[in-house]
Amino acid sequence: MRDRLLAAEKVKAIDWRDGALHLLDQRVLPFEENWIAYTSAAGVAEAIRSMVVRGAPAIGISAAYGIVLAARARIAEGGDWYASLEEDFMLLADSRPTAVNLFWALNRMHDRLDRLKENADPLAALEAEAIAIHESDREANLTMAQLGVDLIRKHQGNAQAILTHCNTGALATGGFGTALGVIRAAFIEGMVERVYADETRPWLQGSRLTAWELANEGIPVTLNADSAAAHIMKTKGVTWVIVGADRITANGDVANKIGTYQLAVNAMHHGVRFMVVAPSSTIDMNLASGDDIPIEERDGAELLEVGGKRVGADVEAFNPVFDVTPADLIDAIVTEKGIVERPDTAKMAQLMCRKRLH
Ligand SMILES: CSC[C@@H](O)[C@@H](O)C(=O)COP(=O)(O)O
Repeated sequence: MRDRLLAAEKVKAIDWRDGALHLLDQRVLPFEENWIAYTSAAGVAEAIRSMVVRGAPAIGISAAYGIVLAARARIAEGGDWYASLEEDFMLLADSRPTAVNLFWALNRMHDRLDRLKENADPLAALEAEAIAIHESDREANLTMAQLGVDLIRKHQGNAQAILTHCNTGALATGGFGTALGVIRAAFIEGMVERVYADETRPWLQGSRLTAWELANEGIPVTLNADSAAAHIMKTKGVTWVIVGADRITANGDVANKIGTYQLAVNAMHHGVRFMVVAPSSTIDMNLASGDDIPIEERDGAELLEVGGKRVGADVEAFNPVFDVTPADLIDAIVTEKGIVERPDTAKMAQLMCRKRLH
């Protein structure tokens, strides 16, 4: 299946070439395909904050390249570049709070820096580390896609209709996706009749990005308002809800795009299985439960305006952009290290002791 999956890798959002980080601007998709080149850590931090690049794994990969750009500038400045690079680590770490992949990637870059031998070429070592982070995410996507398909097969030969939320595809990762990677693979295996894509208010990752990615590949996709999800589960033969994650805690609680929690509650009510697909870089064993996850709140204007035009009354708006789904509403967490069914603290700890499967 691996070759067929690789052949399905068409879109990419992150390109490291000619000493610059090139990002496909997700703020203007699907209407414009505009690439922006970044040559500084400050530029990359702003790209993450403003969501030129988004999605937990893609944010981590971009931050890793941001450190390469920062190191190049600091070394050129001379002096104690190693100490001044700390400022760039802080800047990038401050760009968004919820997706732990950002901190995981920055820690990995920092560890690499700490392990530099005297006389080693620091820039070459950091660049190789960032590329390895990027490549390993791509590999993880492939492994998770295969595991997710096996899981669907195990429970139900056929996933007639799948419901998904936000965008978890090529635009959000270094490969072809986490949840959307499983959905793609299941489609290739002839197991998907239709994908229902929540529009994902207020930023519209579902209608602008997921629907675009799936339609480009000829995968039957129907867009729905987020509030239609329960009705769709009840009436359209949905067998699985499949979503990604921004942070998974030691007990298996999952932070993901706002609206995921209500999907899990509705899935349980309707007997629809609920699958979370995320690389192990999304798992934060330092946090005991989802109560400890910092939830990003963005500008209320994202709710009150559409395309820069005001659509809401002149009131205060509350705009948390993630929520936490408790572990006991989750049927399975699929990672590149393996699958955890009915997650709990013991099973998550066991998973994290395993080696990657590829
Ligand atoms: C593979 S992406 C998984 C999650 O990062 C995704 O579901 C999500 O919540 C993205 O949020 P975003 O605010 O668009 O960065």
